[in-house]
Formats: sequence, structure tokens, C-alpha cells
Amino acid sequence: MAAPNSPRRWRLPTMREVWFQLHWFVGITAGTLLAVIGLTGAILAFEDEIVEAINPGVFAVPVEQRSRLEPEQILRAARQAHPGERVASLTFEAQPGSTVGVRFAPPPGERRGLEIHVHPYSGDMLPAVRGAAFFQFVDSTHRWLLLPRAPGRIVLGILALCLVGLALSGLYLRWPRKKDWRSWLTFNTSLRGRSFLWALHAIAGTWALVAYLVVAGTGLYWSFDIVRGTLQDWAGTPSAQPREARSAATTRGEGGLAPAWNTFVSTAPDWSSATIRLPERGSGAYQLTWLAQDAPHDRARNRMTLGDDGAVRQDERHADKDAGQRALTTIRPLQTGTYFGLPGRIVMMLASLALPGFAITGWMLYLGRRRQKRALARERSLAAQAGTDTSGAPVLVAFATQGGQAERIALHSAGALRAGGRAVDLRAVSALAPGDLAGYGQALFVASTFGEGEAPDSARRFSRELEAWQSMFDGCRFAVLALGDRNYARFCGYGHALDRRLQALGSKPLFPLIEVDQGDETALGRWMHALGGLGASAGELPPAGEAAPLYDWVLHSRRLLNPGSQGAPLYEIALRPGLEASWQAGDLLEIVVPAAPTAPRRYSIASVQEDGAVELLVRQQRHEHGLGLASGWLTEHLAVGGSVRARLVANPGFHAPGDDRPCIYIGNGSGMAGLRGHLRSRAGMGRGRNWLLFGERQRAFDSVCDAELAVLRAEGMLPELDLVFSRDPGPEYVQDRLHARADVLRRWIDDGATIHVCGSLQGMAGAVDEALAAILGRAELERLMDAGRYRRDVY
Ligand SMILES: Cc1cc2nc3c(=O)[nH]c(=O)nc-3n(C[C@H](O)[C@H](O)[C@H](O)COP(=O)(O)O)c2cc1C
Repeated sequence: MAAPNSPRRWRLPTMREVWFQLHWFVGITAGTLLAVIGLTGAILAFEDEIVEAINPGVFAVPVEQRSRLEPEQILRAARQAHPGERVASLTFEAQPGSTVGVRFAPPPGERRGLEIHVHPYSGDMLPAVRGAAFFQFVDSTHRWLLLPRAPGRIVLGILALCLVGLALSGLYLRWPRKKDWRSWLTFNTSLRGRSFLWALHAIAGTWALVAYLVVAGTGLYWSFDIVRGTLQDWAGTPSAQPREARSAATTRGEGGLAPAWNTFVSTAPDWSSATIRLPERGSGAYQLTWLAQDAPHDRARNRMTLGDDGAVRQDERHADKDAGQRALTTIRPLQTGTYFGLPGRIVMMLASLALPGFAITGWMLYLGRRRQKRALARERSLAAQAGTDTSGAPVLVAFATQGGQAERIALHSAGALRAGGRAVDLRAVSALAPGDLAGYGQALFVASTFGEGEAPDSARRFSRELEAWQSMFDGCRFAVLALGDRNYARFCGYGHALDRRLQALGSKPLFPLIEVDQGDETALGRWMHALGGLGASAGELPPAGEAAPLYDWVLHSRRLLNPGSQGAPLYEIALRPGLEASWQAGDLLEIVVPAAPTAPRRYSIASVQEDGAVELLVRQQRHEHGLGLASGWLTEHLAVGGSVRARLVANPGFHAPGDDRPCIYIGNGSGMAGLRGHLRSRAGMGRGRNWLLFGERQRAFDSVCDAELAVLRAEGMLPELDLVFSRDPGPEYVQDRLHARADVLRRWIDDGATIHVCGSLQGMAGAVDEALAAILGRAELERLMDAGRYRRDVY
């Protein structure tokens, strides 16, 4: 008897695995705080515009004919309105109509004094700025996470380092081996589930990378004295002089303000905004900080010191500073994006806003992985317990996985082989060396594809070694189950590469490679069937992919579609999702019937996302004891407005081809649901080459979607329509009509058509399959199925 699980060989983690662990660990810890910083940063990006918009008349007033008040008149007005407080500074804008900002000295123990605005023509005090406290709060959160300043700065510095780490490790992890820059940088909107989240996370991250390096790099300057000191030394900036102690309120005269201001205006006629700091008790100098109209950025400040006689004591211009000092002044504008004007600010805002997005997608990916790992651990231990008598030389079952799906399928494949009495060695390819293969007569590989058609990270080393391997494996026969997603340019790329390499090394396939598109159950069924030929007993495969969460839907409406029919009543049931829901034509809704010890029921979705509701066509079942549990509840007992627990189930095997190739839709009865979803979706995209072949009982009572089909025909979206009825005179079934229209069918297939069949397995689907095989040839039908051009959703 072989051990259920061969011991895994211990190995050193690869660089990628180490970086991956670091990336997610820093991501779910520091990333959560970075999300807060990003969100607050995005709010602050347009603070000025927002504050001005919610405070009309505070920052600008209508321009008047008379001249604006002189600075000392403004000062007098401010002092009259706030007697006993010392005015610290006045801020003027050159633009007519701008109000004057007056800042008072801070009360003892506080950092900032009150700021008010004064009407430039009348000297009236303007209303207090609304929203100021909110932005103050957002600003303190953004800059020091509401911590005291000194530790806050350090924490922010560490977070900036984490951001650099996340950005660079993310880049390393997705660095492509095959450089297809276009697909590397563009988002493929047809992806779903984990691949969708992954692409969103990775591609947005790549785009935002430069912005994050700039923000984090500049952030380090503010956070760490050592960085700032080093840069300032390099730039030759004199270290800041300690400010004079601020004194308490005083109301000394301001005889010097007018001469100082006049000198300033005549010395710097090109000023655009200027803040004048009033001298404190004892010192008689006015400090002016001002921006020129053609300033390269908002920190290109000039300084002027004026005596109260109006004499210029010092005139320091930005343009006269040396290059290093000028460079230091760009740090802040680079960080906020203002250096590049409005486009720069928008980019920075989007990059900030993306940070919470990364945290959310990162957490979702992490939780998904954890769920998958737990499920795997359960399945591993179940497999280990299932001791079965096995004999003979073991088969190797090897898996190459990124997210765990390949391992689950490998586990089940191994289980089925063991149940059939075969000895199995189950191995991750990461714990396998090419030389090991020589020891097996049969090797099965379950291989998923990652990145852009590449090997999963854990399989890279093995695939490199296999490329370099020289000896032949002619004694070992193999098979590959290739997992992938057709929405990627290189579908099942790694599975195919492995298949080619093994053949090149002389190994013969046991059976041809089987491709699995997003866990397509039909393909997985073919794999299990093929394993039967190797002695496996029929095994159940794990449910493909991750299940979407169950949540509450509301029964929005219910409509009987076939009054008077001889058949059971058929209802159209519309359910509105409680949360945002997304599905594609061909997908299913799985409904949990309350208080019923039955498995959930799956229904084909008859509507498209744009309809805002999932519509189902539900046939009311009646048994001798009454109504069917699920159908009776949905069609009768559940009140409109009532709630339904359900989840969307992706059904990739029944999706549309994704381009405007022609489509043939064949079905009967409630199978109209899956077909109608497709027809609506195709019409919505303007893809008009559709043919519907549909069977029911009587034209008079069972023409369930007549009106909608008539509209589609009138719009040119349904050039071929065959409705057949089995209980009308001259009864006819869909398979009969297929035979009658065999020529048209062949023509459509020659044009590249895909066939979709939806409806009852008994009777219809089997008969349609036979009709198709008779018309096209069984081999051709198999070929169509392999190429994804014969898709079925039958029950
Ligand atoms: C980031 C990412 C990249 C992928 N790239 C490809 C690809 O290039 N080609 C492909 O056929 N499938 C691709 N897939 C789909 C996976 O191969 C597929 O979902 C598979 O079932 C995952 O199996 P695993 O959980 O064992 O890794 C990709 C999936 C993800 C998440």
C-alpha cells in the first residue's frame, strides 16, 4: 500500500516566494494605514477649491470701482473687531476682488491662531470659513495620523518606506518574463473573480508606481531629520534660525506698515500673493514672503525684510538661490503634484485614492487565498485518512499551482486513482526535480497558468530545470490537465509549454492535453473520464473556482408566462440584488430554499446586468404531495418583496464567444432562460448574427417571449428564427427542424458559428446532439466542442 501522500521534500523558498510573503505581510498591516493616508490625501488634493466653493464671498468679493483699502486700514479694522488680540500676519492677493487674510497670534500652547478674512474695499469682517475644522482634522490625519507631531512624523516615515517596499516588491513580483508591454499595462475587462482582482491590483499598482515613489521619497524628507539634514547640507541651505519667541497680545502702533508695504510693491511689482508678518514687540522689521506671478511653483517663495522706515534690509529671491536650494523647494510641490499644475494634482489625487483600493483588493485576494488554503488543508487531511489498498508501481500526480485550484484537482485525481487501486505519488512540482520523472512509468500533471501565459511562481524553478534537462524520458508516459482562463492572450500557456517540453524529451502522451477554461466542469469531466482509463474509479471533482458569497436578493416581480398552457405554469421571476452584482450571459443563480433540507437549486439567468435584476424562468413543479419545494416556493409561496438567499455562479462553459462570430441558440421550455440572456447581451453589443431554434408545446399558449423576439427581429438582431411546437398540428421538435435546415446550419458553422444548447437533458439535448452529429459528423462536433464552439447548459 502506498502512503496517501508522499512526503514533500523540504526546500528553500525561492526569492519570489520570499518577496510575495513580504509584500502581503506589509500590505495587510501597513497597507491598511496607507489606505487612510491615501484617502485623506485625496480629500486634501482639492482642499482650496472645495473650501472656496463652500464659502462663497469669503475668499473673493465682486470687484468694485473704488480702490482697495491700504494694509494699515485692514489692520485697524481687524483690531477693532478683535480687540486685545495681536495680529501676526496679513495675506494679500494681487488679483482684484481677493479678500485679505488676517492671522492672529496663537493663544498660549496652540500652534495656530485664528484666521479671518476681511473685505478688501469695506474693511468688513467676513464670515468664518466653513469646513476649516474638518480639513484641519483631515490634514492632521494625513500628516501624522492624529498622533503627536514628533512620533507621527516618524510613523509616517516608516509608512513611506513601506510604500516604497510595496511598490517595488509588487513590480518585482509581476515583472514579466515574456515582455508583452501592452497586455502588461492594459486592463482586460473580461476577467472575473480572482483574476479580475489580481489584474486590478497589479495593473493599477504599476501605473501608480512612479507617483508612489515620488510621494514616499519626498515624505522621507519631512519625516527623518537625517534625510532632511543631509539634503540641506548638500544644497548648502543654512539650518533654520530659531524663531523669536512670540509675545502675547499687544496693540502697538503700526506706523511702519505703510512705508514697508509701499517699498515692497515698488520693489516687487510682479507679486501675485504676499504675506506680511508684523514685527513683534521690540523688533521693528516686517517680514514679507511672496510669490511672483511667474513663479515656477507654489513654493518658489521670495523673502524681503523691511524696516519700519520702509528701507529694504534684505531681499532674497528664489531665482537667485543656487540650484540645490531651488531643488529643495520643489519637494513639497512634487509631493502634492502642484509642480505639474492641474494634471499633476489630478494624477496625485487618483494615486492617493487608489491606495484604499489596493488595501481592499489586497485584503480580498489575501482572504480568498486563506479560504482556498483552508479548503485545501481539509481536503488534504481527508485524502490522508482515506486509506485504500493500492498496489503496483505508483503513478506520479504532480501539480503546478498559484492559487490552489490545481492542487485540489490533483488531490481529487489522486483520490480517484487510489480508490481504483492504483498507487499514487502526489507531489507539488516545486518539490520535484526533472530526474524524478525517470522513476515513473506514468506521470500526470495538473498545471495552471499565471502572469502572461507563464508558469505559476512555485513551478518556475522546475520549468527552468526541465528546459535545461538533457536526458530522455522515453520510459515515462504523461498527461497534462492545463488550467487557465480564455480571457488571457496565452490560454493555458504553461500547460502547453510543459506538454511540448515533455514530448521533446521523448515522453509519449497518455492522452491529448485537456484545457480547462475557468474550472469548466465539462473539461474536468473529460479529465476524470480519461483517468478512468488509467484505473481510476469515478470520482467527484471539487467545485470549480471560489464560490461567490451568498447574500439576500429581493423578489421584485413574478409573471405567469403561459396562461392556458397544457404544460405546468412557467413564471418569469425577477430578483433584485441587495449588493452590487455582476454576471455574464450564460451564468447561473444558485438559490437556497429556506427550511428545506435540499441542495441549493441552480437556474439559468435570463437577463443581463443592464436590466438591473436577475430574471429566471421557473417551471412550477407539482408532485403527488403538492408543489415542488424550490419551484413552489419561488412561484407561489414567496411574497413579492420577500427575500431570497442566493449566489451568482459563473458558468464559463456556457459563456458567449466574446466576439461577433455568429451564434446558434437551441433549446426548449424553460431553457429559453439561458438563451434569452445571450440574445439580450448580444443585441446590447450590436452583435446581430444570431439564430434561435426553440421548441415548446402550443403556439397559442406557450409562445413565452414572443414580443421580445419580435423586437429583436425588427432590430435585425435575430436574422434566423425557428419556433417549433410539438402539440400543434404538424408537430415538430427542434431536432426535426435542425435536419430540415441542415444546409443553413453547415453554412453558419463554416462562418465560425458557436452553438449553445440550453434546456432539458432528456429528450431535447440528446436528440439535438444526435442531429448535430448526423449533420456535421461526430468528429467535427467533437472538434467544435474542443474549440469551445459547442456549449451546453442542460439539466
Ligand atoms: C494573475 C493571474 C494571471 C493569469 N494568467 C493566465 C494566463 O496567462 N493564461 C491562462 O490561461 N490563465 C491565466 N490565469 C488563470 C489561471 O490559470 C486559472 O484561474 C487557474 O484555474 C488558477 O489555478 P491555480 O489556483 O491552481 O493557480 C491567470 C490567473 C491569475 C490570477
